[in-house]
Amino acid sequence: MTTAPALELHSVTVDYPDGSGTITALDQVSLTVNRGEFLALTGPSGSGKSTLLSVAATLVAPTAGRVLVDGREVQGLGRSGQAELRREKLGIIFQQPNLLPSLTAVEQLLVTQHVRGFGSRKQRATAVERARTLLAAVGLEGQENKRPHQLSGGQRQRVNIARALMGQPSVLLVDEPTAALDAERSHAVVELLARITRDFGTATVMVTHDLEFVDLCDREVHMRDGKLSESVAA
Ligand SMILES: Nc1ncnc2c1ncn2[C@@H]1O[C@H](COP(=O)(O)OP(=O)(O)OP(=O)(O)O)[C@@H](O)[C@H]1O
Repeated sequence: MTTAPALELHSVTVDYPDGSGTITALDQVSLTVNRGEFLALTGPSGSGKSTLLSVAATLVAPTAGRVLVDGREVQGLGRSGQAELRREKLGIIFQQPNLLPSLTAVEQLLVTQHVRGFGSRKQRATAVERARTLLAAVGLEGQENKRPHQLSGGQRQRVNIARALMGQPSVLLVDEPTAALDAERSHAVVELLARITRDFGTATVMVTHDLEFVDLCDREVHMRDGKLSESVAA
């Protein structure tokens, strides 16, 4: 483990093509998130929040500026290096869980490992054990063999969160994880993310519109027109 912050953005700009011109979705954004820190990313629609998450997730390349994960420069890694970084260092949680309908909860967590090949029976057994431990950590002990249609919306989102932890992520990128949930389940999911951030020591960035959830975070940063404003201690 390095002593560098888990996630660093230095003067990151993202321009998207727009007709004959460009739209500046991120305008020289700098941000550092440390391990064990739970950050709320707020701001109006179109202010650049999803773009910031996508740049941190290495899914969108910055037009200018630098992104570092665990002190490693993302741009220098090339496509396959970035894919490996996403698998091993980044956990990405979107609004909808996107679970595969035919797979059980434990199998959802093994999909990435399957794609890479388990190598040996021992490696498979280790992966299954880790998947079960993570499902228990998100409160799904006893639900391991259920398929998505047998789970509630909140439970599906918990499977999604457990799946994002299957690598050893330094950074968790979370885009409105409660969009499909009622108030009570939403609160439980955000509390779970706060606990995971502490227990797993991830640097967690969560896009949210809800002030109640901002209170569960360590820090808030606000975006407006592609710029980041002052951090507020929660
Ligand atoms: N792929 C794209 N091509 C062109 N323009 C884009 C693209 N993605 C986003 N934009 C533009 O970039 C700006 C920032 O969008 P972004 O999705 O990052 O905002 P947001 O804060 O996440 O919005 P919301 O809260 O509505 O999800 C907007 O003006 C948007 O229209």
